[in-house]
Amino acid sequence: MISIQDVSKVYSLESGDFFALKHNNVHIKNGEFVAIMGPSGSGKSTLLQLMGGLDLPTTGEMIVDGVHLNKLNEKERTLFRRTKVGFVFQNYQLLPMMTVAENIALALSANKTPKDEILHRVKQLMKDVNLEGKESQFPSQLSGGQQQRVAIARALAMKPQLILADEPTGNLDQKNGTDILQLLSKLNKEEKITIVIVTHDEQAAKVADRIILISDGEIVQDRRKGVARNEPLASSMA
Ligand SMILES: Nc1ncnc2c1ncn2[C@@H]1O[C@H](COP(=O)(O)OP(=O)(O)OP(=O)(O)O)[C@@H](O)[C@H]1O
Repeated sequence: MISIQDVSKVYSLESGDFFALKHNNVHIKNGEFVAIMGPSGSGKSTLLQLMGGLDLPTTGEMIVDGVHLNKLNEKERTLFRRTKVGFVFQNYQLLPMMTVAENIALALSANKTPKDEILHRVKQLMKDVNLEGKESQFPSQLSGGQQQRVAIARALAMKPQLILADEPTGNLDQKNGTDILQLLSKLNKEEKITIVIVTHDEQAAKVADRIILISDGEIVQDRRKGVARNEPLASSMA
């Protein structure tokens, strides 16, 4: 699903080059649920953004679902993001002037999906995230947990095989955070959607079946559940 080969991300600053990511290699298989963890500023979000084609590496190769992201032009990358990846963010990033249904339908409308198909899909998604009846409400009328459910429904709209979530529980209390993680876990188990989340949430570490620990731009640990710490790195077994 995701192949990251010798990927670095360098920012040119007045003080010189800054390596946000340093020569990383990761392989994530279809159907995995991966949590990327590590200290603040270690490069977690940068890595996730590269996986989703929101940004490009300075050097190295990013291959997602067979697509070489470095080889796409801007327009192709936009289409890739819209059709292949569902994004979920800490602050939900819903459009405040649009209803819940309109937010969920955004990518479908952009992709010129017929109206009756959109209605049908939105209805199903509302059911999937347990928000039936809230179609006509605006994001500000929903709780944080409900807004994150809308964001997940929106991420699922195009039936992506990959969901990338950056601190999806970061703004939620423990109960709502656990509910969101359970929803992601259900999507992973039942729909076989590959899920990668960046998180500081210890609860997330429990639902993920693989934890990648990043420090100072480098992957320092890559551990699958049930694999003892002294066994080879999961990335080198992939
Ligand atoms: N556009 C940019 N220009 C310069 N430096 C940047 C830029 N974007 C990120 N960085 C730097 O790259 C490093 C990694 O940032 P990143 O957001 O990936 O960290 P993170 O691990 O997700 O942190 P947090 O847990 O605090 O969100 C940080 O030191 C950050 O300051």
